[in-house]
Amino acid sequence: MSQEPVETTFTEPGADEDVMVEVRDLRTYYGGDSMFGGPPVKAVDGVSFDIKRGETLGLVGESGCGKTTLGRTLVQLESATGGEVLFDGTDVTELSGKQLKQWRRNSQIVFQDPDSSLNDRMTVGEIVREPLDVHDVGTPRERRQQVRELLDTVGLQREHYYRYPHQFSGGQRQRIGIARTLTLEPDFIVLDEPVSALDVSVQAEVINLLEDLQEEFGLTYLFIAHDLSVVRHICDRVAVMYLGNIMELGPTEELFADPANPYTHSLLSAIPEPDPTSDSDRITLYGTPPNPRHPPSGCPFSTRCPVRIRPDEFAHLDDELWTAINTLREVLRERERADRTTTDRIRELLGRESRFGTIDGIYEEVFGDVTVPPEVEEPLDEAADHVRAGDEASALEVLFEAFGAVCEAEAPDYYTVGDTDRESFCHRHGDEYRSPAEVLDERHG
Ligand SMILES: Nc1ncnc2c1ncn2[C@@H]1O[C@H](COP(=O)(O)OP(=O)(O)OP(=O)(O)O)[C@@H](O)[C@H]1O
Repeated sequence: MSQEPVETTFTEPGADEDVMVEVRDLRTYYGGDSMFGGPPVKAVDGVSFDIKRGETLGLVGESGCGKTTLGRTLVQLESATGGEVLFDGTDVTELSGKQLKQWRRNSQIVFQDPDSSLNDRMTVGEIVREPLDVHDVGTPRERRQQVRELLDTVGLQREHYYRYPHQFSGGQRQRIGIARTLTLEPDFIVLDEPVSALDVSVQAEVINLLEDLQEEFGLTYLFIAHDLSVVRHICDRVAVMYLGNIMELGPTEELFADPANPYTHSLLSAIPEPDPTSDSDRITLYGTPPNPRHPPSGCPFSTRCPVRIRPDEFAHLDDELWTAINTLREVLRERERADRTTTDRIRELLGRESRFGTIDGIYEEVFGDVTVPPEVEEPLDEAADHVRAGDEASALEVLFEAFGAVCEAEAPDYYTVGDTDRESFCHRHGDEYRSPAEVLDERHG
């Protein structure tokens, strides 16, 4: 396993014929341009990867990590804030007007919810034909003929042309959505959770249809999903996303069988274990993902990572105590983020407890059952004084100075891991540290 950071010296745009889409340092931020709006939501925060011609690239990650935004930016339904999206060498983020309209024919999106993505006042024929009308393709007669053939292709009947979407089941409605995306004969399709809203019994049928269509028309897919078993079944490679970043990307089987990144480990660990005799512990993540308006300054996963690197002097600290320190920091981050309500302020002024609780109460909850050595107690006491003065930011600064390390100070590099060209975004792949898998094995069995 190479432990050298990957130099992101990508090939010349369009130089590799196997590559269809080249994404370079792509950012999509929401808001943040008004004077009072606060910082922007960094939904996609600097991602780089390629999509190969004819492959299915999976995109997985917890709700809100930026999957949909990334998919929508690739097909230009969302404008990039920075970076490039090169389709066969052309940066489509720069297109506008006629050129953009022309290019849109090549790239389509299938939405998660067939119920809300189909206009119930249009017939199935009209819905599927609309893109042909917009792009003025062929004569009306040719269009109708093409739509009837498409209905056939997606497993519906030609007679369905004059029916309305509400007359169909969820699976059939998704077939209508798929037929519509195929009308302009695209090369690339973003499938945004295409089966999540469907009954389990029809999910497999729609997945099979998507696979057949890919083969028949040579399609390239970005497959967004939260159901990892579907991803494992359908995708050639998988990108794992967290807080607007790609944490790991590589061939599906290898990534599932031997995850490299701590976040991938955590995500896979949440899948119920098929072997009930297995004694490996689930990995429990601290807290919730950070607010994408205020992402951590180092590694995006650093606030929750189960194998975050510790400062040398605390390397041998009892795990329970280390967890308690992390919990406290998470609680203080939440407190800092949450705005005190007027009622809270009044209660505080009157000397009563606010909904935040007193810092002594929190310390009792968090550290009540663990032994705290003096070198840990000192920064904890200093932090508590800041909190008593209503200054969580300074308390967090003290705790960062004492317990923070490289993970929180710097963004990691991408490292090549495994036997294929898999990449993982984690400091622990550096030679000077123990690997994520080794540390996880020790702690979780
Ligand atoms: N139009 C918008 N305006 C402002 N913020 C947005 C907008 N769309 C998404 N966001 C925010 O951007 C972040 C990423 O959202 P996105 O929908 O891309 O994530 P996701 O991974 O697809 O989530 P899910 O799995 O729930 O669909 C979230 O914090 C979300 O609240």
